[in-house]
Amino acid sequence: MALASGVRFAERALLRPWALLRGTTLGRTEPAAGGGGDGARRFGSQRVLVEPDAASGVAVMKLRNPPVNALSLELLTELVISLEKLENDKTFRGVILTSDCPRVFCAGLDLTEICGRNPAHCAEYWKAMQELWLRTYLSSLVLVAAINGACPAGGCIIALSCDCRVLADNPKYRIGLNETLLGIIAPFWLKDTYVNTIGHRASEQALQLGSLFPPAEALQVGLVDQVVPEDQVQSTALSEMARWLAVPDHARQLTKNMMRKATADRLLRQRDADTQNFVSFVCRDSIQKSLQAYLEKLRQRKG
Ligand SMILES: CCCC/C=C/CC(=O)SCCNC(=O)CCNC(=O)[C@H](O)C(C)(C)COP(=O)(O)OP(=O)(O)OC[C@H]1O[C@@H](n2cnc3c(N)ncnc32)[C@H](O)[C@@H]1OP(=O)(O)O
Repeated sequence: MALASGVRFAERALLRPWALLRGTTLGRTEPAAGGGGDGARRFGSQRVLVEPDAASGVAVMKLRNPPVNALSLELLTELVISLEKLENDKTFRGVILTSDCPRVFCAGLDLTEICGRNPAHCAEYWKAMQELWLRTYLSSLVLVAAINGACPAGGCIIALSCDCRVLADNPKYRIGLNETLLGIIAPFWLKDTYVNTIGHRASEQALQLGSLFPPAEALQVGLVDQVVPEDQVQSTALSEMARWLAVPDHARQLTKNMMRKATADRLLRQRDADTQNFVSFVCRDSIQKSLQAYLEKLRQRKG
């Protein structure tokens, strides 16, 4: 069944001039351990490991940008390309997004991409971030986030762009948008994604306070759909996937588009202005100082 013209329009509208980037090694295919046929072949790139299961139509996509899966320009690019590859392959109907790095799902923006960088680099980086959000938010595939580690800021946004979230029950695995604690402000489309998930009042509080919710609170506020013991995250994500895949694709996709299109269109209409705002904001001396101080604090926290 063809997708609605709205879905096609939104997908076509996504620009990706930055797609061929330095340092990416895309499109490698290798046999999975013990695997043989096509359904058991892994593919992916240096920072994104894709384990496809053709029989079920589900692929597991693992972020592997150690130590904390910070969203470097390369990781953003490789994520978009891996997702696009699966979307273009009719074998696949769903993706489970998870982390290959212990204890961290994703640390959010790679702060080294916006600290001490020139405006052109910050602009390129922000466009890549917008692109990943648009791709995940509007994906025709079912996306389930299997959150097996800490999930702050940009990590939380990736999870919220999925259709469903399963979080491991570990008090260290907190999730939320903590931008204000870094002295920065979530752009409107991060805010919209938050509001669409947990409502206006809860977002108003959580965004201003920069709240990072431990699992039980994340479940209560509606940031995640299930909290389960760590060793059950993957199996629970698969069960959730089965529930979503039981629905005919065309009906689910059109409904998803109906729910999400207005939010995505808002960014599509003002992508350049959003990029300019981001660049002029992060390049301010005062913001650079805050970001440097935050990075320094992270580095000193160690050991
Ligand atoms: C202007 C509008 C912009 C709005 C959008 C903002 C969205 C964002 O995503 S802002 C980024 C916010 N992210 C965070 O606040 C997370 C910071 N990191 C952490 O809290 C912790 O690292 C962790 C809970 C994710 C993991 O803790 P763990 O103890 O396992 O690891 P660490 O020892 O803290 O870190 C190891 C290593 O990684 C560096 N690092 C951590 N996070 C980032 C990051 N976001 N960008 C770049 N680098 C990061 C950390 O400094 C350590 O580096 P060294 O090994 O060199 O010391």
